[in-house]
Amino acid sequence: MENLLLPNPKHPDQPWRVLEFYSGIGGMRYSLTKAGLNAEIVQAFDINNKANDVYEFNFGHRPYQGNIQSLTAADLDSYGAHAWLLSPPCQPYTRQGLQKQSNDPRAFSFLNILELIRDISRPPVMLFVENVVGFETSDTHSRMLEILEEANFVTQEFILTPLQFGVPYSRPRYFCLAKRKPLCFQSPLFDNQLLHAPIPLFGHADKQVLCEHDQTQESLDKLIQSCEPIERFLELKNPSQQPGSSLIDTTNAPADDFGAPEEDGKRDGHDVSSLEQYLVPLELIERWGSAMDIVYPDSQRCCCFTKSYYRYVKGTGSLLATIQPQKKGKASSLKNQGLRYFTPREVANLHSFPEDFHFPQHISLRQRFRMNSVIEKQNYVALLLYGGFNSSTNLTKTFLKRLRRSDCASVMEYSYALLGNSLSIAVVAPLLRYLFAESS
Ligand SMILES: C[S@@+](CC[C@H](N)C(=O)[O-])C[C@H]1O[C@@H](n2cnc3c(N)ncnc32)[C@H](O)[C@@H]1O
Repeated sequence: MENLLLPNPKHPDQPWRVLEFYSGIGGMRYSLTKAGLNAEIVQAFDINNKANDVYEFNFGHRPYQGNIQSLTAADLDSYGAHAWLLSPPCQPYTRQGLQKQSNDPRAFSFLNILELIRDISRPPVMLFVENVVGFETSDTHSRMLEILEEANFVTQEFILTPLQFGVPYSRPRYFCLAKRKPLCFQSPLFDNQLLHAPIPLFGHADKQVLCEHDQTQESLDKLIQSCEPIERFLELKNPSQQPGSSLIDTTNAPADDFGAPEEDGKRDGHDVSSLEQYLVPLELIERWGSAMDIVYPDSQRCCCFTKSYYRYVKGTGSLLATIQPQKKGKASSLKNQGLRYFTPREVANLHSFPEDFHFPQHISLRQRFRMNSVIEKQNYVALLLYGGFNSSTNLTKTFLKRLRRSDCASVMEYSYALLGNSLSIAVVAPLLRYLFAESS
């Protein structure tokens, strides 16, 4: 086992040291916890400051904020990490994108970090990579396998969806698990294979069982029938309940910078719980109805939520009908089905994020104002010049109300965007358990 980085045999209780690249809002970290492994994230890396705000808010640790491409072999060596978890940008490989693969600048940092494996004195012994379906046929994938083979890794690859884990959510994703020899997988039978079923994760090592999990429509229907109904993932079970408040944490929200009176007795005046903002406007139904994916509380499947959910309708995720018509789907008028967006909390639930996961509501009104549009800035200046910034004037009240409303929308948009980039913990946790098994 020369040059193989393993926990100190004299201290078998020592946790695995893990690096989390492209950490986003921490889906990998939650999966590691859910997997029940004795492992600690020694560093996380992400370039997006909003994602890092969310990560820090939930884990009390701010990821290294910078470009992963600028990391050196010496930087990586300094962490002495046993495992690397990587969920690099998927845009170079998506079907809707230009599919520039390794020539897309967004792929550079991933290739760079893989190439560094050759140069570091203590390379990791385990690797976990997540990406979109389409990655497995890319040139980046071929290069990844070449590098891993040269570095003495054995791999097992999967394309799995939460539907295979009882979650009514279709989000197929590609996963590569790699272990450095002499470490080996619990089921070596599947070495160097791409599996479409989670067979080895449940202790089956039988190729016959694998054949039973084919990819026919019949198998898919069976899978869907075994999923829980969407209802279980909803935060409001009937239209009179108020969504939104449970995901956005308001406990530490700062007082209004301008000392304006709070609306409806709500802290920070935020109206995140208004049902109205989740309803699909009629004009969108008229224009895009035929392209909408409609689901019902008793449905056992919904479509993948992308980072553009709520901003765009077509192909970005399912819409929920809150009024069940006699005939489901487009056989009945969509306008009468009370269509609404899933709330960010509900999207998080479908991604199997834990209940204690929250988006921070900590950006002060002044900071938020800085992020708002030029027109709002002009309004603000006009207000100062002509209205005076007295919180009791009607002009000020109207302005603050508008600012809060637009800000609230932007909090929602970034919540959907970050969740849409994230992963399914129900899928990743058992994969991580399988990766770390027998090595611990
Ligand atoms: C597919 S998302 C990963 C999401 C993450 N697994 C989660 O649970 O939220 C890719 C992430 O990589 C980050 N990213 C993309 N290119 C980067 C780079 N060159 N350096 C650092 N972070 C990068 C993005 O900001 C984004 O958060």
